[in-house]
Amino acid sequence: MTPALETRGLAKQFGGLKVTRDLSLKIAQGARHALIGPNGAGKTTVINLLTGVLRPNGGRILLEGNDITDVTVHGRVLRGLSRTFQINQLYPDLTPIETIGLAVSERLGRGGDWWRVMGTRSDVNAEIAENLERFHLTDVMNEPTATLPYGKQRLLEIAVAIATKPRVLLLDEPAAGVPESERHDILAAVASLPRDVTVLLIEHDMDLVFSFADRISVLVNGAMLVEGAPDEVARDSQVKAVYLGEGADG
Ligand SMILES: Nc1ncnc2c1ncn2[C@@H]1O[C@H](COP(=O)(O)OP(=O)(O)OP(=O)(O)O)[C@@H](O)[C@H]1O
Repeated sequence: MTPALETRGLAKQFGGLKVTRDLSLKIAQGARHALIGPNGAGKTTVINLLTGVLRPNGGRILLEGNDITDVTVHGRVLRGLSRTFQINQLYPDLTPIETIGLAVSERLGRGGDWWRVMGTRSDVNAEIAENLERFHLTDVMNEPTATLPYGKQRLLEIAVAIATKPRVLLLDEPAAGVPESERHDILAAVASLPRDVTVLLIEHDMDLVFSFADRISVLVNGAMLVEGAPDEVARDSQVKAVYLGEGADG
């Protein structure tokens, strides 16, 4: 089957610093794939190359078999590749119900009059309600985003990405900065993402990685060290050496 997302010989360097080296990655349709690696391994650079924020110095990127290497960031979203962000990029004064309503309306090409869409379209309202429920936001749906607990804000970011109806979702450190008490919600939300969406997760939290992923790629110095099923990766002596070398963290 054609992979949902693929890189072929991807390369990126900043000046003389090679941060992505001949990276060939295949994310299967419907996969729960995690990309892990020690600090500075080049994970964020890979995400930026996949989304089109950065241009590679070499190699190609294919979305469901179609070459998107030269497609803009927005063009990739329209083709079904979306991401969440490490940093909150939400509207602080809007509530979750408004934020998701705006995102759904934008997908429908009606972003300009989203408040009218929300008032009149029962299908849109049903979709908003479903996403509020899925991401445990119903209880805070009328609170301004800026006042929400951090974990809820991270959940809203994922809900917004899902509202674009992606075929492939890049989840960039969804648990980063989330206090222990709210971590469970993130795990549950990530576990309940629609199965027809292919997910590539970048994450330092190994509990989340191992509870979520059916495939793990380990990046070190911009190159693929090991790729395999979670139990294979956990047993791998090279992976152990990399992680033991830098302590328990990511
Ligand atoms: N715009 C840039 N200009 C120069 N060097 C950069 C740039 N972006 C990243 N780098 C360097 O590329 C390397 C990989 O960085 P990157 O942020 O992709 O790694 P990472 O695996 O995401 O790290 P972390 O887990 O700490 O977030 C690092 O050495 C970083 O300093």
